[in-house]
Amino acid sequence: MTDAEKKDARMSENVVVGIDGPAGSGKSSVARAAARELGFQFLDTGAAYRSLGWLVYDRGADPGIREHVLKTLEQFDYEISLESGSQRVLVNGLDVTAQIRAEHISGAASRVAVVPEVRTRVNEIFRGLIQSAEPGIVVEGRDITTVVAPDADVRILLTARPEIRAERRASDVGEDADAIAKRIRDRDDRDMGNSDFMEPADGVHLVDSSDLSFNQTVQAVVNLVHGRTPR
Ligand SMILES: Nc1ncnc2c1ncn2[C@@H]1O[C@H](COP(=O)(O)OP(=O)(O)O)[C@@H](O)[C@H]1O
Ligand SMILES: Nc1ccn([C@@H]2O[C@H](COP(=O)(O)OP(=O)(O)O)[C@@H](O)[C@H]2O)c(=O)n1
Repeated sequence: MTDAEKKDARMSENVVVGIDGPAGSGKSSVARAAARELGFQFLDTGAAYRSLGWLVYDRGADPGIREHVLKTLEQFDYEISLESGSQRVLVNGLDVTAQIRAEHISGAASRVAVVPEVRTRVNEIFRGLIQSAEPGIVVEGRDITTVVAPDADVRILLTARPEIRAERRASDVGEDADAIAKRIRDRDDRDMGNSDFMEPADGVHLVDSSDLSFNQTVQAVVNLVHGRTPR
């Protein structure tokens, strides 16, 4: 096969768009809106870590204790819908879509996320979902461009300055930006031990949303997908 033929073959396959970035950079809202505009499906990978963190608490266990997390992982049956509207999340058949968004679940999520067995298990789930998505999928998280789908057709790192991320999150949850900024910093530090989502890996496009409106950020992503280059 010539290079041009290989490129054509890839273009006819389902399109995979990976977006990584730190907390509050706009990954989930931008990825969801871009997916809708592109007519693609959407996968928020953080929802799986949040769901496991939620289940650990539900069992009265501690997300900071590896044995508790591993025990809970054995009893973790996870389902997520891929439509770009509101993603329905089921844990052991129970709808936890709203519960996993609570602020205290963010910390639990990033504690269970340091356990390698957890990452291996959820990555298998993500790869299965990505394979089944048609005609394309936008996947967002921390390690999509580097670990989950390093072969994605378009790979993007979405960033924003720390104070802007804290302000955005504060206005979403109605809390003081300083308190949120500290929690985001702690979480980003812990999460950076798993994968680097502050610097774009080779071939990853950097989109800094600090000085862009929400719609401009979505458009930047959509434009990268329309002008996609071969992997
Ligand atoms: N230019 C922008 N780009 C991305 N998000 C923005 C922008 N301006 C405001 N926002 C808002 O910031 C918030 C980002 O939250 P979210 O998408 O949950 O981020 P993340 O998934 O990275 O934690 C959303 O409420 C979004 O509407
Ligand atoms: N691909 C991913 C996605 C999330 N996570 C973990 O899950 C937590 C919650 O992810 P999220 O994307 O819902 O968090 P926000 O950035 O939206 O606050 C993160 O703080 C990470 O610890 C991860 O380790 N890898």
